Amino acid sequence: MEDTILVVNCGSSTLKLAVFDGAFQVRASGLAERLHHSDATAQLRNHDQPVKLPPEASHRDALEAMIHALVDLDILKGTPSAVGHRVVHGGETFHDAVLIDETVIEAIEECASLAPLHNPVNLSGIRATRALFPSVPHIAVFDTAFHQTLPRKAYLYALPYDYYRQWGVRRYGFHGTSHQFILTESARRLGRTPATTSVISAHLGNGCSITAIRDGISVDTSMGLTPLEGLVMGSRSGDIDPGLFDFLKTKGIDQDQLHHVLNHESGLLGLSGQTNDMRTLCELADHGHEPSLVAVEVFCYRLARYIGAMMVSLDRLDGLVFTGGIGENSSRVRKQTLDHLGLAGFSLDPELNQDHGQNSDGYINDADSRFPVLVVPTNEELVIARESQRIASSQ
Ligand SMILES: Nc1ncnc2c1ncn2[C@@H]1O[C@H](COP(=O)(O)OP(=O)(O)O)[C@@H](O)[C@H]1O
Ligand SMILES: CC(=O)OP(=O)(O)O
Ligand SMILES: [Mg+2]
Repeated sequence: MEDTILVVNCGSSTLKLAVFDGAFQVRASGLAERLHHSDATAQLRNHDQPVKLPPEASHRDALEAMIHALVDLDILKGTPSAVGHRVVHGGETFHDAVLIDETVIEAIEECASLAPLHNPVNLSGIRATRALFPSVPHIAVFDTAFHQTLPRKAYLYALPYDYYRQWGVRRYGFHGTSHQFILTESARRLGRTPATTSVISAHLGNGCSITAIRDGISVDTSMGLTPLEGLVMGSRSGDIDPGLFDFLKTKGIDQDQLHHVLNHESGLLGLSGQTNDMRTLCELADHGHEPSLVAVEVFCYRLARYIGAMMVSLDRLDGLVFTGGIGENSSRVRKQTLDHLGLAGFSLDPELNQDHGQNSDGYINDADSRFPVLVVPTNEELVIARESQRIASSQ
């Protein structure tokens, strides 16, 4: 049988699939969106015809339909040799990727209270794919694993220590597969080895996080116990004052409502009152829409503050790297952010920035910049595929 690795990334209403061959080349990828809604859709990349889904399709419906389409197109021949799953929260239980069995599933379920928006859907993807391919190894690759190296001073909250000891209340960090990919790829571009590379990696997608990597290991990151802390995101608030809880109680907003607001109605969406989509916001801002302008302003200012904060954890900076849909595509966000950081010595070349570094191996800084600044497209699926192969072949 030909080696193929299937990678499954289940988000709250999306499902991303990728098929890699034995040489880790992408053979196909696909995206299902608005799952559990009446207008659910699924599409394979480079194929015009959408994959047909039942109305209000579940993750399982979408998985089955997309896999059938891949088989029909002869992209997936028989069963894959391994299936890699993105799992967002591994708590303190998982320091590395792991072969999935019933015990692992139970442990991922236990971590679900720490990531209620992510782990339950990750598990539904695992269950659906295991039912389709029961005889192949399934591997869980955790967002939190790369951050297991955080030092105590970075992961502890200044809360009663017993909260950490008894319940594991600490900062875990997420987007680890992306930050790990950025480390490897930026090391290559900087002509260094990953183990001797110190970078700040800014992953700016729908969820946003920034990580300080010192000589190849994560030493600080902006997300915390859950993926709600830190930067301004598409619809998540990032950092807030916990005093807000008491204040909003006096306004009749209870905990469930606040949870919903902080996760789904805040961030770029909340500030602009329009959309969580940065591209649209930049267009609106260009047309003078004040709330969109404000949303972009707050996003960039918070990001700049965090870039400054991440420098505290490093003794040398080999590069600042932008990635994720916003980081890779928005020259405006990169410029507006680094405009706050002149004192730290960052300076962009306007043309290279406009080109997203596409003709300069990712580099977008000018000759005066104290540090290299790069744009590097991330590839979480590739890291999951490689990790899955590593674990499957070690069994
Ligand atoms: N050309 C662009 N300019 C500004 N923002 C962009 C551009 N292209 C994509 N984005 C933004 O990237 C974000 C999605 O990032 P992505 O990494 O694809 O998300 P996810 O975290 O769901 O994988 C959206 O806010 C989108 O508007
Ligand atoms: C952890 C997290 O925020 O993931 P995503 O960006 O996929 O929402
Ligand atoms: Mg992404």
